[in-house]
Amino acid sequence: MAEAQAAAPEESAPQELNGHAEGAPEALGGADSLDAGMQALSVYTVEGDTVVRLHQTNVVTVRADGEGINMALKAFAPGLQVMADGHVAEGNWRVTNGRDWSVHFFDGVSAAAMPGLFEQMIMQAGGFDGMTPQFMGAMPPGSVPGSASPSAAAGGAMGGGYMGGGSPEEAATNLEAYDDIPVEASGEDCPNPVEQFAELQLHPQLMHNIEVARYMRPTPVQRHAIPVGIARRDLMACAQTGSGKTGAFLFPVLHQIMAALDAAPDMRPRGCAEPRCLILSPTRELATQIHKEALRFIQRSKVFSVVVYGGAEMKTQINALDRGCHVLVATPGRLVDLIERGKVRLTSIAHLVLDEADRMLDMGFEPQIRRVVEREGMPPVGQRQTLMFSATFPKEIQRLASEFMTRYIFVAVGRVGSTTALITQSIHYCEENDKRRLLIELIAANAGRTIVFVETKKAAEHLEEFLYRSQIPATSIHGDRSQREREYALASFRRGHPAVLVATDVAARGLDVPDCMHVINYELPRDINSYVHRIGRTGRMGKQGVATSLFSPLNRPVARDLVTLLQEANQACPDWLVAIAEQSGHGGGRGYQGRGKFGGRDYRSNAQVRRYQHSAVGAMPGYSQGYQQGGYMPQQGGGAYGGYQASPHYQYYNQQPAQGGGEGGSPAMMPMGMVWQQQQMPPGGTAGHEGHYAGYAQ
Ligand SMILES: Nc1ncnc2c1ncn2[C@@H]1O[C@H](COP(=O)(O)OP(=O)(O)OP(=O)(O)O)[C@@H](O)[C@H]1O
Repeated sequence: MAEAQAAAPEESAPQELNGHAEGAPEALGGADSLDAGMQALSVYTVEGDTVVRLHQTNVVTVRADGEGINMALKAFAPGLQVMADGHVAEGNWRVTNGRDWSVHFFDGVSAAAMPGLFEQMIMQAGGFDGMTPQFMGAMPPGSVPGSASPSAAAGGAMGGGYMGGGSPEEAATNLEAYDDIPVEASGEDCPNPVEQFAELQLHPQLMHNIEVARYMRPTPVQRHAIPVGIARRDLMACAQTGSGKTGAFLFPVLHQIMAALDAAPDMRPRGCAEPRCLILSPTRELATQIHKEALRFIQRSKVFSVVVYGGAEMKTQINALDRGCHVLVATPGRLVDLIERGKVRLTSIAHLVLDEADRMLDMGFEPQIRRVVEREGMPPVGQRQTLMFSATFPKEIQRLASEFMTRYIFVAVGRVGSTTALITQSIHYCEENDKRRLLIELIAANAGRTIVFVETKKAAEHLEEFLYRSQIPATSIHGDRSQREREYALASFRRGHPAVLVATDVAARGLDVPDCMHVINYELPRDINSYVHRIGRTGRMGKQGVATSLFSPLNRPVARDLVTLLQEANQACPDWLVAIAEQSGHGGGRGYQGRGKFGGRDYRSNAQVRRYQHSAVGAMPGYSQGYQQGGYMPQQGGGAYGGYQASPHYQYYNQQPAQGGGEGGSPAMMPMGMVWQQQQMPPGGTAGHEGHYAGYAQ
């Protein structure tokens, strides 16, 4: 797509006439009455949409419909243009003076942030006709129907940090649901976790953007992973679905890039992108989501992000790449294509992120990943930072992943591959020919957004049609739909119209749909890891969710893994399922490391392990400052992880050794309040470990 010169949005925009929108805008207390003396900016609603308007200059109308943002541009400020870096519905906007200045303008801008953003745009562009604009500040809470806060007012993907609705305070309270999850960090010289974002001393602009996003405090995975990322260490992190992994990799990377751009002038080449950070994602929708998330946090900074993925117009993406970027979010296939066309060079990569890393490295993606990482000029292991995140991390994939990293830290929040306790899971026995009836009952019984998962594209099509015939409005997302249809389906589902989405596993990973209340496995997956990701579309960010699965005789192979998973998560496990699991022997699914194999969370048997239980108790003598202040308590396991005790270089001890869980059992947790000390690592210890790492990297 040519640089979309403020193209008319897909949805119709209000007609601007002399400062008023046609169709009698229902002013928020009256646009003009907001402040009669302050005419620079007004905010009002038109048919339920939020409109932000710069007066006097008659320049821009921003229309947020609660999901995306659509800009209807009449004529922008003298010397300024708005360009789309990608599909306009995805909010890939930047405002530029066409020379050396531009700033991202994105649908993640919260209403609260808008005035500041406009101010910056205008100031950096040299002001408007010599006029100093005045801004009215944030919209008052509740100013948009159905919203409780400015961030919620902005709605959907709009800047509210807590996108599940509700106030930031509610979000913080919901986040407490994760506080008592035990955390393990292994690997040598592991940086300490933090309690607050403020402790991280992030780049001021990033910190400001985190505040604007209303992230009040880091989630557990963020507390542990961000310090590791900032220390430029390689990291493999495993945390439950919906617990904030995206921020856990974005913040340290953006912090480093912002600091580097402050220190040295930007030499963005033209005609080809040479990103400093490459983020790989297995699906197009997830790539877009990560890019949007990045845009929220690079606002008003010098950092540029571009997203490229298959199924979308190549020309638009090439145009965006031609202007250069620091962060490139990509799906592997399209990336390889663009590298071949000479549009992307990987020689400047300082940070490589594999989101949904286990999926990225499984057999389907491994060849493309190897090519991108090993044969396209990317700086090798040790010269770049590699970060991998997922909610599941089978051992064999960990082993493979370790080839792409060195001296890495492994962080596990909760059990690797476990489901969050926030999701209530139930399994119904059902013959194939009875499933449709049951599905209708389930949808009727649970109001709210529901994703129905099936195994194949055909099944998705048929089921969508069946629901339509049954007068249940539904849409679908699967590989046979065009990218445009997929995006449209997801956007409508996010808005809640329709409230039912039929999906294949293309929607199983990473997608963050606020207020998705219910996941139904109409057809169970063969791989238990897929089950974990699928049901993780609900019960996110501390909110409760429901997952219902229809188990038919065809699903026998997954019975055993399912039983293990349900028991691990303290969920009701029907007797009939246990009986089937016992009959069917080993799980057919690849990957779930059930209780028997849980001992090796970090597959490195001799990694140094630290265990933490978040504690409100406070300071723990004998341990590092950060933990004492943050109320963390390092813990020692018993024999469950046997290997770490064998390490000659490093161990924790306490006054009374905790009981081990035995081979392969659960790690013993130290009772709260015990005093911990850290034994010094003898000289040469590190070298010993390096030798070990070098060994398995071959
Ligand atoms: N510290 C925080 N405070 C408030 N909200 C947060 C915080 N961190 C993340 N969020 C919000 O939580 C939601 C879930 O985050 P995210 O999508 O990163 O989860 P995830 O762990 O990557 O999930 P998945 O395993 O499904 O990929 C998002 O809406 C995000 O904006």
